[in-house]
Amino acid sequence: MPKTWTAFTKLSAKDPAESLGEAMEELEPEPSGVGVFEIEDGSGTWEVGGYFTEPPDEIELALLAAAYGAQDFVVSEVPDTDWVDKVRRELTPVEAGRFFVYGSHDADKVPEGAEPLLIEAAMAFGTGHHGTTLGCLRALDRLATGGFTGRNVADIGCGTAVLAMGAARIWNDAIIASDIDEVAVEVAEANLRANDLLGRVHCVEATGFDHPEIAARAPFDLVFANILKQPLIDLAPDMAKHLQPGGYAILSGILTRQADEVIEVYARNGINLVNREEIGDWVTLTIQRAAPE
Ligand SMILES: C[S@@+](CC[C@H](N)C(=O)[O-])C[C@H]1O[C@@H](n2cnc3c(N)ncnc32)[C@H](O)[C@@H]1O
Repeated sequence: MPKTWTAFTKLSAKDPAESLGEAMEELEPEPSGVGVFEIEDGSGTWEVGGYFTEPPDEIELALLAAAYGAQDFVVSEVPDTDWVDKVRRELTPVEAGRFFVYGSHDADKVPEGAEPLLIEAAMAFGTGHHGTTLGCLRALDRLATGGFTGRNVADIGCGTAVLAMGAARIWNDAIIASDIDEVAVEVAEANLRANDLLGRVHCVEATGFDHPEIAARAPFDLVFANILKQPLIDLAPDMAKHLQPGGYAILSGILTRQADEVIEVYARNGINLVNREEIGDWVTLTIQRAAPE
């Protein structure tokens, strides 16, 4: 984000204030905007200010102020207001099982042997810090440690695509990821590019499984869905249709007190609890579609 500087001064009458404002427009570097306005406190004081995209010449400003009988200009650098960039720089890496989720500013901290997931904080959920993402990554790690290999994986509600990328790092499969939010899809694609996984994970804008490319790839042997209790409950019949017998789903976005209801709804759809993990107030469920005897 470009930096901004402001330079403000005060005068006790309108005329010199307007003339000073005009004179400011001739300054080098040129201000990107100049404002002249009366301070509404009944004192008859006028304020003249300019905005600059380069540091203004303070000597020129002092000469100008003196020429128009104004107080010295107060020059300030406007604080960086790009909060995404600020958050990005302040995020610490997260270890989740074999996975190491980090921003590019921590690239030198990736431990040897860890599966690296580079996620730049942006306008999408999934930096690994939330208990739901952490729970899903740990559940994925447990399944892989237990000998499971995902050959056809879907990540529903992918956010940053952190879960899809986790699966892509450990298995040599093609993965489909989806999100209801087009901004999340853009962020996911940027992350996939940064991790060199764009050819392995395909991301589409969709609600639940409702997309022709998802339908064409079903049935899946692993589905992630970290999308809150009610959408998960609504998704249960479709999950049963899109999971192959014996296939797993890793669900999160469920508060501890909501877990039993979600488990019950999925069990009614033939998908049964294998493991649950609580992190803070959040629960992650690993469930499995019953295989025929
Ligand atoms: C809690 S975030 C999870 C992001 C990431 N998967 C993670 O685990 O960190 C939920 C994401 O699901 C998306 N979402 C919510 N409901 C959805 C639905 N019914 N279908 C697809 N995406 C959905 C949201 O836009 C959001 O990006």
